[in-house]
Amino acid sequence: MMSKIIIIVKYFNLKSNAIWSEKMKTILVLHTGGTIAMSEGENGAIIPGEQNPLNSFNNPFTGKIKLDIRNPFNLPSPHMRPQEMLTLRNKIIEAESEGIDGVVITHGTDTLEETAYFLDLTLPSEIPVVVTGAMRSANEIGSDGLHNFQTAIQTAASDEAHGKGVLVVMNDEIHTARFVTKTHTTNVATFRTPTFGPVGSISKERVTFFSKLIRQTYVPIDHIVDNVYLLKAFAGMGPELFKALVKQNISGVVIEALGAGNLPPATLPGLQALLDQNVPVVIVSRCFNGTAESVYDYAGGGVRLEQMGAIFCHGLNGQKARIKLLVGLSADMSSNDLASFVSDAVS
Ligand SMILES: NC(=O)C[C@H](N)C(=O)O
Repeated sequence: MMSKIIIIVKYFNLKSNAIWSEKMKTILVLHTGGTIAMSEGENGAIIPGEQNPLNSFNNPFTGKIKLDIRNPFNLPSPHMRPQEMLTLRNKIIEAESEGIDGVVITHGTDTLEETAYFLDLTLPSEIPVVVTGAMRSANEIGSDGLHNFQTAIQTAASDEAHGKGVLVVMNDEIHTARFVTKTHTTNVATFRTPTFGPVGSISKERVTFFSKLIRQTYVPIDHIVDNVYLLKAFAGMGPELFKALVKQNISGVVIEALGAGNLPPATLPGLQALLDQNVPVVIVSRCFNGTAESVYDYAGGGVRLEQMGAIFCHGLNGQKARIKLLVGLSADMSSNDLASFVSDAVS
């Protein structure tokens, strides 16, 4: 595992840069599908088409930003798999060696945070990589697609976006891939960063950053181990789902546990059966804010789960913890390395 160290959390002076940098920049655009590439049909349903409406976007930054536009996929994001995420990673690395200055990925919003975080963990790049999407399709009133696309390009071309890891730009806000999450089914202000908030914003004239991540980890991978599962705990949960997983020969599981990281006691025989098979079991919280920690010492409490061998992942939501576990497994980490990689909140 390699680490790139990124420093300082809060800026005392806001760092912003005008849209126009002195140098003409080339931005690689990877369209992958999602609502941003869809249109409303006659019956009101939103449907993907043969042609991506974004391909008729007239570059408003001609002479300042050159766009290298490619269409690797046209997938609704529920169809996106880690395999496609790896393909995107490889395309970015290849394009970087050809000299691009930044990347914009357009993506469906349902799994956008997972692709963004996968790329954040696996790209060695210091160049800006910005993921965006839309909540309203191309021909709907108030469609946000072109605006998000344009502001994502501005951000990717901004000097300040350099070295910040993968960013998500939606609704004039800049978020880190690591902590952003989709919070609303339809609202254009759906992407939020619980606990910490966005790291920057975009206005007509400027891209402004007011914080950045402390540390960034880069894990090179060349294949995907994706039989990694995600379970959500609930009041009265029993061992059945855990026991069903024991039979599946899985590589890992993340559990969205209750509160600070506790499980109903009836789950414990199932949890033990997974641990007995040396399956890495990662605990996060199903709470929207805060971090999972081993606090309680009662049957099913976090202290006991940790004693049994469960790994606490501090600060990620379930879907991000799953991506992190999957990346660690795909990098063939030893079980000790995997445990510290997954549990470390800031990398
Ligand atoms: N707003 C969207 O993009 C949602 C869509 N279902 C997708 O993720 O592809």
